[in-house]
Amino acid sequence: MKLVIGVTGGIGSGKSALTRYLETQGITVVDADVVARQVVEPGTPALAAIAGRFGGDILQADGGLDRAALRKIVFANPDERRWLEQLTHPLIGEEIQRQLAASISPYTVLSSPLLLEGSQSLLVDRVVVVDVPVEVQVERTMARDSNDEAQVRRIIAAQMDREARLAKADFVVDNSGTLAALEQRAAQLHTELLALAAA
Ligand SMILES: CC(C)(COP(=O)(O)OP(=O)(O)OC[C@H]1O[C@@H](n2cnc3c(N)ncnc32)[C@H](O)[C@@H]1O)[C@@H](O)C(=O)NCCC(=O)NCCS
Ligand SMILES: Nc1ncnc2c1ncn2[C@@H]1O[C@H](COP(=O)(O)OP(=O)(O)OP(=O)(O)O)[C@@H](O)[C@H]1O
Repeated sequence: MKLVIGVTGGIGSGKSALTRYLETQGITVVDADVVARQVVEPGTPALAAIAGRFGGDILQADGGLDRAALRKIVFANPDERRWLEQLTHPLIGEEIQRQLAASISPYTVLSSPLLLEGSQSLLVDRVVVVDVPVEVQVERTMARDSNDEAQVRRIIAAQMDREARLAKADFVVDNSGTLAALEQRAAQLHTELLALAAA
């Protein structure tokens, strides 16, 4: 049977940095954030529903979703966030399952910031948590995106807290050091996961 490894961690923890390395080793990575974009591409019923709720201003000139505008709304308003999640999460779940089923690598990774919050956890055999202190999450996310500090902290507040996430981990990847240290740890993890897949 196909081994599916969940990779999770809060915003800016380093999931993509870890999974990029695993991809270089030939592992198929299904990324929930990428899938979340696919289900609201122009022409989809989900994008039409979003425009119906928030008005045409939520669309950019090219018809695509203005993600920064929607981000501001949903992380300032939990009811709107839940509305968006109820619309998109079932679609995201279906597309994730389709992509997992198509994978032929020795094991397959599902990378998701919300792996442990809902039903996505049912799709994985083991859980890898990429862990950094909250202050590092804030610092790295601000350096990467055009989010101010308060916005990043609101997003973190909408996610599972660090201790609860760590309590559900089968493997922990500490990413508080350098990218070189992360790569070393990633190589070790990959060896362990290949052994698990072969067992
Ligand atoms: C609000 C949206 C439009 C903002 O888009 P934007 O391009 O700015 O961010 P992106 O999608 O790349 O997400 C960045 C990070 O924000 C965090 N995040 C996104 N959605 C959520 C959420 N519903 N709850 C908590 N954190 C979230 C994650 O850490 C994610 O990695 C977008 O995040 C979205 O559609 N969210 C709802 C779908 C969802 O829950 N996606 C998460 C993966 S299933
Ligand atoms: N060990 C590290 N040292 C320095 N910078 C790092 C390290 N790991 C990751 N980063 C940087 O921190 C930022 C966040 O990392 P990454 O995008 O991998 O996180 P993520 O968990 O995928 O985030 P998100 O949930 O927002 O998608 C990126 O700009 C990345 O290059």
